[in-house]
Amino acid sequence: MEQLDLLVTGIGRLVTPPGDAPRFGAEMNEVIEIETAAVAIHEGRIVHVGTEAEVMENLRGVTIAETIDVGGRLVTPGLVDPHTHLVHGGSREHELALKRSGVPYLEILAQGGGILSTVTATRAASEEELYKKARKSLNEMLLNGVTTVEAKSGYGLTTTDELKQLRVAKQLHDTHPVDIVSTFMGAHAVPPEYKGRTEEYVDLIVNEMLPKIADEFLAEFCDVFCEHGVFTVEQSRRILMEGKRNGLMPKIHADEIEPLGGAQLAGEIGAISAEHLLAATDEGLQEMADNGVTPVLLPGTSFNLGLQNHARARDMIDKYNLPVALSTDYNPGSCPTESIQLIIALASLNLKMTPEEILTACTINAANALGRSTDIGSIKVGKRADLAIFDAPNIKYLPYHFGINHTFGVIKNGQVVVWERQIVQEEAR
Ligand SMILES: N=CN[C@@H](CCC(=O)O)C(=O)O
Ligand SMILES: [Zn+2]
Repeated sequence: MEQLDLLVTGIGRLVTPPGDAPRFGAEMNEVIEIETAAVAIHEGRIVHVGTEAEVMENLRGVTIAETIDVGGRLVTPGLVDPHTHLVHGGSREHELALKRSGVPYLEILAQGGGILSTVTATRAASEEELYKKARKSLNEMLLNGVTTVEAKSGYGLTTTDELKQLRVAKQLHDTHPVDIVSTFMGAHAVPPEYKGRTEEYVDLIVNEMLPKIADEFLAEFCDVFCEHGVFTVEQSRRILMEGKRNGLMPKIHADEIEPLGGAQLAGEIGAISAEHLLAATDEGLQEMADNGVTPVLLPGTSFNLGLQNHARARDMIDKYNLPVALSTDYNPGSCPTESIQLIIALASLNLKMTPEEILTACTINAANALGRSTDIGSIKVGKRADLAIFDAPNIKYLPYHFGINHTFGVIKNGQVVVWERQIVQEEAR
């Protein structure tokens, strides 16, 4: 190698999970830490990583186009947010008083509010309006150190409006530095015009929406809200199996409020991930472990819904040897926050995860929930050069000093996109 695009030096501490495979159970606690580190980047990929001395030795005689010094700060892989409802219209602050007075989440939905109120706002919004609103949220995520985001549809619930949401996600992917991974979630709620006719709505998803979305390559994954009063286990199975037939890998909102058996279904059909899982049973977790399903935990949602129970992260890690991932679940109802750093604090407080486990859950295991652990989620030669730079001495500091944004900079695909807490490059490269 004679030329190098970018050398990142002055890294006080570099912390990353090793390798390019998900980390199971106790492995989640094992991370690589390098003091006084450097990372060499060429054509968007990592070409050297190690101590500054090692990297400089490897670069002897190489022409370096640009060097940046991160001033002794902490560097981790760019964070991955694998479960969001990024693209939607409107907001639901009008439901706050109802929620605080104790009306349950599913009750608000059954009364035609909740998700269905966002469906009305999303249907009324133009692609341009949805794009502008989602882009603002995506900027917040980037400023939190996030470099890849999953985005679900599910607030359109007609073929046209589901396609509209997914097209906006694609446009964001094409124009914003953060990579977007799309999931079709037509089975997020039963739309008002199908009230009492859920089976007919499932027919519409299976016969019309799925083939169109697959035809236009608008989503990689298919997701279902498998919950009492929304979609049954049987309906979820049918939709996810049809999704699979159309080339969309299954994901599932499983056992969030009631133990319906969503975790078991995830194992049975070979879902890539199952999300929420607050009410998952031992049998369900065992099925997931036996079938390689990644649990994606969303502690911001239980926090915001004021629930007393939380997902059993400790059991998942210690007893079931699962590769736990974390996410914001950013959405206008159950979790209106883009802040993965708030999630990091809540995972420590309520899920009792260690800082090392949390980092693994927000990087390589989150990448694994999106089928991307060989490309992103760790700082390793050959991988995409996605790095987060934090104003913190070590990873313990991130959940410890809560409620503020620690990000100083972000490197995405080898480009400096955030510096001194400001977005300095707004376009995708
Ligand atoms: N639980 C279902 N779906 C979302 C919430 C969507 C909404 O309330 O708008 C979730 O993952 O929490
Ligand atoms: Zn969700």
